[in-house]
Amino acid sequence: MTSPGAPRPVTPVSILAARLDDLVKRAVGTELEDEVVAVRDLAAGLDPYVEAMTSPESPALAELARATAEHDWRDHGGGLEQEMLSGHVEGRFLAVLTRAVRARSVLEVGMFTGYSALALAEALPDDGRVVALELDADVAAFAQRQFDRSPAGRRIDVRVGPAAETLAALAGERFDLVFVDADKAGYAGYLETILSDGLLAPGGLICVDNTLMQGQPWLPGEQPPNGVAVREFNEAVAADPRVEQVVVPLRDGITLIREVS
Ligand SMILES: C[S@@+](CC[C@H](N)C(=O)[O-])C[C@H]1O[C@@H](n2cnc3c(N)ncnc32)[C@H](O)[C@@H]1O
Repeated sequence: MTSPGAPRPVTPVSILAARLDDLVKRAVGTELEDEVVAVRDLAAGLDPYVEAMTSPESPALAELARATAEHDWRDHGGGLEQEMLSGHVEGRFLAVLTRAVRARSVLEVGMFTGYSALALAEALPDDGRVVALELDADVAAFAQRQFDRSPAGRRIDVRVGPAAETLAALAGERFDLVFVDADKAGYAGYLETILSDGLLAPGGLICVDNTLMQGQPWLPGEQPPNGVAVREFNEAVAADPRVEQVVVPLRDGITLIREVS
């Protein structure tokens, strides 16, 4: 088996840094070299600096990230890749929000290998719970093996199936924090179900991942289907009088949404 290799850039800033790095190579020996190097350093230094200044991840999360990076997802065939994992800074961001809203019950839509589910679970009180929805049974089993090795893993209740169906089955339950991170074409429907089925507890917070989608929502020209889906989702949220929202340019973008009464 060949190595799964290093992750490719999948956020606006890391894509910008990689493209500026290419420009630096072309600018060597020209009058633009110093300026292009300075601009590249500004972009390339951001993520490492944010990581270094953010509280470290737990040993269990570091192990989960390592196992995900070492696995060869090309064998899987389900369109999964290691770049789907949210990671250290976003995990800590979700954990801080979970504590700030004093969440006891959390819902995740789109779990992958379980990094964000475990980060959320670690931030809950002992009797708290995360209900984590995942379509793919194999990756759900991968995540469950990681949860079984971690003290906070027992707070996670994994439900396998298409999120539209598993969400509908949750009607009547209430969550203090919801993290949406599944198929982008499904985002609008998931938000509608969460709001109209009353899945969000009063004062609760919805966090939606990848709302900057590698810059595709604002770039000109024809964009891939995920970019179009996210652009349409962002515009629908911006026009929805039921909610107040802010797009946080962290990693690939995370929108925080609360219901206004
Ligand atoms: C970006 S990954 C989630 C990453 C994860 N939240 C983390 O932080 O590591 C998206 C996941 O959503 C799952 N997914 C895609 N479509 C889905 C659907 N219709 N229902 C439930 N899960 C879905 C994929 O199988 C994948 O594991």
